[in-house]
Amino acid sequence: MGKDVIVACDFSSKAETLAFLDQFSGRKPYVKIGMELFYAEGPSIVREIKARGHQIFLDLKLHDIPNTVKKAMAVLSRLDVDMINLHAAGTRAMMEGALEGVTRPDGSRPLVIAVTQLTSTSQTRMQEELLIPRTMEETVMAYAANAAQAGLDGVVCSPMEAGKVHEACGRNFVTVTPGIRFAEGDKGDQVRVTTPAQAKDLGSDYIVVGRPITAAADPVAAYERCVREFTD
Ligand SMILES: O=c1ccn([C@@H]2O[C@H](COP(=O)(O)O)[C@@H](O)[C@H]2O)c(=O)[nH]1
Repeated sequence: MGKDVIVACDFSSKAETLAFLDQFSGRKPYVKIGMELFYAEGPSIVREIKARGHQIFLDLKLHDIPNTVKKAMAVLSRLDVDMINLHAAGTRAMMEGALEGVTRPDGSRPLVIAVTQLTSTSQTRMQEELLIPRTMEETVMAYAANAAQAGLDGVVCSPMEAGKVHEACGRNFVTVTPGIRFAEGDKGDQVRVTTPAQAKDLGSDYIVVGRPITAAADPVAAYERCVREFTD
């Protein structure tokens, strides 16, 4: 599994996004397109960034009845993305539907991964507000096991859980881990946080990094620092 840094392009316009990516002159970071940018610009932004040579993780976190997710995934599969996701809090039937929907007639498909528990959620809030009475680790492992049984390729979790996910679901089951901050960085709304170097040591396959790069005075230097800490 190739280790990589995925840059969360959480911008609300195409102009802002392309101006941001232009700073990388020649380098083509793996890009995450989430709700903000997709809702603002629609599918054309995916095509445009792909045409510029970036790999794309389309982070729309689908969660609905199996038929709706399957049909939505079938539409999204026409976009040539490399990774796509949905919520693992749905049933296995929903995840199986997603997989069926996203598989193109020639059998090809992007990596399909499921969000376990958001990295902005603490164990206390999960237990007290979401009424999930288990530990964070047990919950993430249960969702990861469901995703694996449904045939998905991996999960979104925090780096803190990546090692256990690999132990339970296999080394090739992909762990995509947001909640990344530099040692001196501000956590913001994230709770289950590590540095890029800790994520590497804990076994993450991909780290997803937004504000530590996009809001940095020098985004390219911040990206390069992430790559260095995570892959060296
Ligand atoms: O559990 C999750 C799932 C997705 N995300 C997304 O990752 C980025 C993180 O951005 P930062 O600015 O580095 O906090 C963002 O797009 C989230 O939607 C996540 O953080 N946690």
